[in-house]
Amino acid sequence: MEAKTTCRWAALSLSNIASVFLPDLLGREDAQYEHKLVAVSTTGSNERAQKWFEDNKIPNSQDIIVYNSWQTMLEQGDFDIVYVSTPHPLHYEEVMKALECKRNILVEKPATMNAAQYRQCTELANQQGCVLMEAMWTRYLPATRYLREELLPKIGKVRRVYSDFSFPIVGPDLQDTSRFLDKAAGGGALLDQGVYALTWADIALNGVEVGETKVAHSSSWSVPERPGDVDDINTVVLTTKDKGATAIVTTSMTIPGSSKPPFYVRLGAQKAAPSVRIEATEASVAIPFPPIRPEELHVQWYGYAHLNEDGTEKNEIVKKPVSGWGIWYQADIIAAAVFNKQPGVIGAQESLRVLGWMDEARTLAGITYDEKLEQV
Ligand SMILES: NC(=O)C1=CN([C@@H]2O[C@H](COP(=O)(O)OP(=O)(O)OC[C@H]3O[C@@H](n4cnc5c(N)ncnc54)[C@H](OP(=O)(O)O)[C@@H]3O)[C@@H](O)[C@H]2O)C=CC1
Ligand SMILES: O=C1OC[C@@H](O)[C@H](O)[C@H]1O
Repeated sequence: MEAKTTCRWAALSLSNIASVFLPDLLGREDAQYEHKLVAVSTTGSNERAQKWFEDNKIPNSQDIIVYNSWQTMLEQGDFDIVYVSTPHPLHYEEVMKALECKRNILVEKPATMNAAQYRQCTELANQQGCVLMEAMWTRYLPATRYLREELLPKIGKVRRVYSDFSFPIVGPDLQDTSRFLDKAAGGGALLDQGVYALTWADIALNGVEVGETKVAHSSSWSVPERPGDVDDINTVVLTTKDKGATAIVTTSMTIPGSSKPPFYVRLGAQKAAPSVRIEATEASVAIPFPPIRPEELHVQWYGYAHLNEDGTEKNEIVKKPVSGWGIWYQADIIAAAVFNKQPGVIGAQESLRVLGWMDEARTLAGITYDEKLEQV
């Protein structure tokens, strides 16, 4: 068997999500590349970094270089891709600096605070010949790829989509200081969860052919009885006029939506109500909770040809299991672009569409952040 190419990663912060992504990725046998962590930067001490390696069972941790300055890591480090996993208001400055240093970048979702910032990043990535990708991992999972490549082309015209991503993360255990409730850290459900729910709407509306999708309505209620005044229950209606299609997109950090309590049980819930429902002219497709990590597509074909003998409708369940947590699939995709020398921005138009809708939705619903976080 041919030896795998090694892809050397740097992590810009030891955040919560880095504690999910890196253990899911490193040493993964079914990955196309041999992914290794070779550098990290952290605002914490070296001792904290060592404990983090231990707690997260990071292989070869003795060889990982720990930087106390992310700028120095970007300027001097020896690695193939940097993973930017800080809170979203920091992404723009960090990605721009990484691009100035001619780095390839996987940046957590949402890629930036607004579309204008990401547009700048995409332009600089193209000028510098780098690979840039938003870590919208859900797009690259087997069920999502099957939906886009096999199912959407067969179900006729998509006319209506319901897309929800809600879970009550703002529960009694969540401290007021959490990033979810902190505007300075980009807190709020639209940027955190809405980015996924809008991504599903985008896949459904524009997965086969890109139409002209606009935000027709957006309204928002803030998280009650907590400081921060961050957005919670959001309702965004998208319309794609040239296709006569509509998507109703919702989020919440306080009500369960389509999920089941408690949070982690819900993430593994098998029988929760659908989070996403795509209604097309020949069939509908439902995606159970959690929509960030689909493993099943429930397809209901319309018409007499698809009825059971007793006249009831046939439901087809397409199972597409995810290996590990699944956040690692995107890493093989960016690594392939890097090693096959295909610079550019992976998913640029998709990311920019969703960021643009979030901008419009925020304007209509009056969701604001300090202008310093939004600067280009
Ligand atoms: N793909 C997915 O499934 C998920 C993605 N995310 C995304 O990842 C990003 C990070 O989220 P999460 O891991 O929950 O964040 P955390 O609050 O856990 O992590 C923030 C980390 O960023 C570093 N940091 C550096 N400078 C600052 C600063 N000025 N303020 C705050 N933190 C700083 C710190 O790392 P250090 O201590 O090492 O310096 C800190 O621990 C967000 O954009 C979020 O949307 C989040 C959850 C899931
Ligand atoms: O990206 C995410 O996915 C999982 C959620 O727990 C989290 O809020 C969000 O940031």
